[in-house]
Amino acid sequence: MNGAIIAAAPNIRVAQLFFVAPGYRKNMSSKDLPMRILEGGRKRVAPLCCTRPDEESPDAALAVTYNKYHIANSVEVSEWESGKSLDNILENQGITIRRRPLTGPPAHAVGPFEFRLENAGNTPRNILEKIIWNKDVEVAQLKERKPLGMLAKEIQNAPPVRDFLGALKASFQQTGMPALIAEVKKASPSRGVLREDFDPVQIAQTYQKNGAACLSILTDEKYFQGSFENLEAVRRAGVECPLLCKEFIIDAWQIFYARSKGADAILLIAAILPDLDIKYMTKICQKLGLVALVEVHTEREMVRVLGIDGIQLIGINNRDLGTFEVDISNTKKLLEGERGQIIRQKGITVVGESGLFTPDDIAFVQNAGVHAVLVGESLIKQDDPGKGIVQLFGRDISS
Ligand SMILES: O=P(O)(O)OC[C@@H](O)[C@@H](O)c1c[nH]c2ccccc12
Repeated sequence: MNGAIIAAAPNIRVAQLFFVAPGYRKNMSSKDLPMRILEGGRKRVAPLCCTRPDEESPDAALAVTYNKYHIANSVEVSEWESGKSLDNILENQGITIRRRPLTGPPAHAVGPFEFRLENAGNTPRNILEKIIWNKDVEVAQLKERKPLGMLAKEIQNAPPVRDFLGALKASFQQTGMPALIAEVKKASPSRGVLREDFDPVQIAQTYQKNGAACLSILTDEKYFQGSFENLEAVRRAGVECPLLCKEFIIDAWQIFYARSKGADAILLIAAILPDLDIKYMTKICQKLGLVALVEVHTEREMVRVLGIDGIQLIGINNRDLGTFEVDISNTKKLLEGERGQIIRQKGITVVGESGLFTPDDIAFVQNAGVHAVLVGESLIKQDDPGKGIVQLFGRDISS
């Protein structure tokens, strides 16, 4: 293997990693982290890519560096530092999603036989967990095919980043209504196929023409029938609305990948990412010129995210990604009281997400305090998704 293990910090407790993702060695201990995979068999000491935030010197907090060989994800670093497993870290922040199956994948092939050893540790408890476990394997494979060094080169040739946040603010000011992030989404696990004749470029152009400030392009293939080709195609077709890459990001590598495909913004979901990941990934976004839309669904997630410096854009999802239940009063609940005050003080832009179908819904979330809305189903299902925008807002927002 072309690899080198860099010295571990002193006083490390040894913890076993239960799940071995592709690229990891079996029974790797926390002592071995951080690990740098190097190209060409050369051994080289790389700087630590992420350091723990230092409470006393916020400026030095989370010094993110990356080289063209490897990025250590902050969760790996925190596992390494604390000797705790990732799930332990997540649990402490109220995150119930387990990022990997504890007992490994359920299927075991022995010779011609396949034993399916299903147990509580390898059966996803809900759809979000299922998506994340699948994503973990998918990303590991993609990373092997395209290491960061290769991606970094591609980013140099990527089209320039557009100002996603600026476009939302300008539209909000101009129309006096929440800016629209219109979603290019073919299907979802909760609703099935939303539109059979799905032409992402044509839909994107219609959205733009009818007043969308920005677009959201689903890239998850397995559960949403989206793709990075769709993102690239919309960008290449000259659509001017800034683009959000709608993906389940669990690894910093995916942010670089999104940028290489022309994204202007990415999604970070607080239900699956611990604070340290959100901080670290936000820093990477800043370095790449992207904005992060940080999505929350519960009060606890909102409080966590408000405690993180540098967050400019928060999305409140009205849909519980674990159960699919939708309740638009969630946006109001999360913006009430002290949380709303902090948002106003910090000048954070808020997006109301999911389950918005009528002008009354738009008025409801606007009164609750949002500056933008993220809408998929109610537009994409219309014969003419452009007219869908007029119906949704109760007026033409394109001029
Ligand atoms: O189709 P709707 O109900 O208008 O929802 C759009 C968008 O909010 C939803 O697709 C979404 C919000 N957060 C997500 C995270 C991943 C996948 C999808 C989503």
